[in-house]
Amino acid sequence: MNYLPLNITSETNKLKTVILGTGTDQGKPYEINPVAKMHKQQGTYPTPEDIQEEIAGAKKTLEALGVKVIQPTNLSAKKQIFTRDIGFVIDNKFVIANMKEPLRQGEIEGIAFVLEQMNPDDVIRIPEGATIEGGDVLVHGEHVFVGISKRTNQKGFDYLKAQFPNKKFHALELVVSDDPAVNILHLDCAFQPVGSGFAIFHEEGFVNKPEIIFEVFGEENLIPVSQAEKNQMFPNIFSVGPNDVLIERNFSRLIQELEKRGITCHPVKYSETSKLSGLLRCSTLPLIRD
Ligand SMILES: NC(=O)NCCC[C@H](N)C(=O)O
Repeated sequence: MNYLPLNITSETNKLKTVILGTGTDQGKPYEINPVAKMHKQQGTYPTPEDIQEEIAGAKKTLEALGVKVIQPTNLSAKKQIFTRDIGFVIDNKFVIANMKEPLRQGEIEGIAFVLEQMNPDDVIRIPEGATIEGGDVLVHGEHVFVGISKRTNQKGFDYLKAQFPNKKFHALELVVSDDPAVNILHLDCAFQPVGSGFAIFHEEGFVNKPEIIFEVFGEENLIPVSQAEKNQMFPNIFSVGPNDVLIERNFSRLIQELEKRGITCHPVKYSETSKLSGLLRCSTLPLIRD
């Protein structure tokens, strides 16, 4: 059997194959994070149709850039938009997340047909008691940054670290709050490497100054984003290559900052989906990059 040649060693190498979320048959609105809760209470919760249209736009843009796009099979009354969190690839291993949020457990079944195409020796399962979600895991060459959040605990970090003895793991504690303005749901809502050696960064989202980010990237290569920009989810764009990103079309300042650094921005509409507290990185689970 020809197994899927899983390969992820960075956030930015040229993307070959990705699992993009799907917005069909979402079930009831949920309140599982402060931002979604706020929109539900305010009556501004996004409609399934708007989400489906935004995902379709992202899919079209990814395919136009030569990326193979896989989507989960539909599960009855389940949100399957944010595939990032259900599992993730480090090097040639697929890690099945152990999701803390009960409403999201079970989403993995939608990609069972993809798991079947993997070498079973390359699939890692997280044991009971250890929780980790893919939005908290970022791979950057020899470094793996892991957010310690409401969803990812120290046991999850320790277990993951033990599976990859050749990587340098960094645990970064995130600000957890019921206030949607300050809460950081996952690490990729506050930080993401982009281009060759840059990173989008919301420093206030970390409980302690994340010295390792300054060390690895250099302060001059960090693109700071404000709290208001964090709330629009600036750090959660998605790289299709070192010189190409998918980005929400209204992120004008970030588009300027990235283009100044030689990165081409491919705008998509994603503002309705973002009301659930996830943007383009959250909606994508890369399987193969160069
Ligand atoms: N990586 C991410 O930040 N994913 C976004 C997940 C949003 C989803 N509504 C959740 O609360 O789990």
